[in-house]
Amino acid sequence: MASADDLAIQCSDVRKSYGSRCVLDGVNLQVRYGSILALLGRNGAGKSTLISMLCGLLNPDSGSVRVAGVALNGKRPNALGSAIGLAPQDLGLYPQLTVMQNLMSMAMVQGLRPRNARERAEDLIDMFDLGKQSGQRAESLSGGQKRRLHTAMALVHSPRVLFLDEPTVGADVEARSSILQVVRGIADSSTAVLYTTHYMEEIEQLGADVAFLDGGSIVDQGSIHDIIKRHAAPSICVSFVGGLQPEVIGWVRTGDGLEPDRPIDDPGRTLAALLSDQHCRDVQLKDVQVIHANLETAYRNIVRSGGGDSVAYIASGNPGYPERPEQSQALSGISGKENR
Ligand SMILES: Nc1ncnc2c1ncn2[C@@H]1O[C@H](COP(=O)(O)OP(=O)(O)OP(=O)(O)O)[C@@H](O)[C@H]1O
Repeated sequence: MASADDLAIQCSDVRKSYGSRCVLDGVNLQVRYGSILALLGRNGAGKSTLISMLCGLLNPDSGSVRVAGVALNGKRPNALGSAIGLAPQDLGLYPQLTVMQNLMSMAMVQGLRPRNARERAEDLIDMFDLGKQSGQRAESLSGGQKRRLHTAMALVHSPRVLFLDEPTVGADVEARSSILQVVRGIADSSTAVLYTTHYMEEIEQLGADVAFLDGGSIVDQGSIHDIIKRHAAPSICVSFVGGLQPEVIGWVRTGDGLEPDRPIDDPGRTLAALLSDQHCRDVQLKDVQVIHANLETAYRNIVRSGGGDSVAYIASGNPGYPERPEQSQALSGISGKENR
């Protein structure tokens, strides 16, 4: 159990509505210094709204928020500015300034002296692999280079708490990997990072903890390992030529195939047992789909079961046996005025 001094972000029973639309309905969240928390949720779940609140840019209707030891209480105290860094979803660059000038001006706004600002800008240019673009105007950068510069600008003053809202949108594989490396390094140097993404593999690469925002509240939070254990079980879906669905004890009919009616440990052994069943003698195997127990499966199961159901699901301590996860990869949501 973390002590209050270890906690960079504490928010308790935070509620927010836009007009009659309730977006956050009692959010409780804690993030420790030196850790990365990936805040996940479908488009419109309220992640950016929550981040805006944690940065003091938006007032909650009720609830309490404490960031870097500062209680926000509906206002943004000056002390918060130097403690936090924010790279929102929408890019915020000065298009006419070069990469170096963007970073230096931001560093000076944050109170660094010109000499220190230059040194810090050089370090960040190095960290984000923008050396070749240092003298280039921001407006002429590629989408991924802009995203890296935008993220670097949130770091000029070495904040203790960093908010990154989809920092890898538009970044290619190398740019993404360099951003992830920097983020991991920052957390290792004891900064707390709240990170949103729609790419599950990033969370695995970061070794981040995960919190799921769904139905206006955090329906579960934990390490990747714990989340997978609680919400994802490996399974298989077996279909037969002609859409036949033999009746086999321990298997249920789903779609045009069969699935085991309980969690399985070994897909191969489970399949062999099915095929050796007397009821499968006269059918011909068409396809076997293996459903992996990974973060994406857990995400789909949590989101599909909805906020209220998820809480019951978690409280039971039983990973249960959810319906077959869909295989679609369509998780990304792109917005922002300069996104490509
Ligand atoms: N200023 C606003 N006025 C009214 N409604 C808003 C406002 N900002 C956000 N919303 C609504 O609140 C909900 C949550 O939006 P938010 O941007 O926080 O979601 P998100 O989880 O960050 O989504 P995404 O993954 O798409 O970025 C959405 O339905 C959005 O339309």
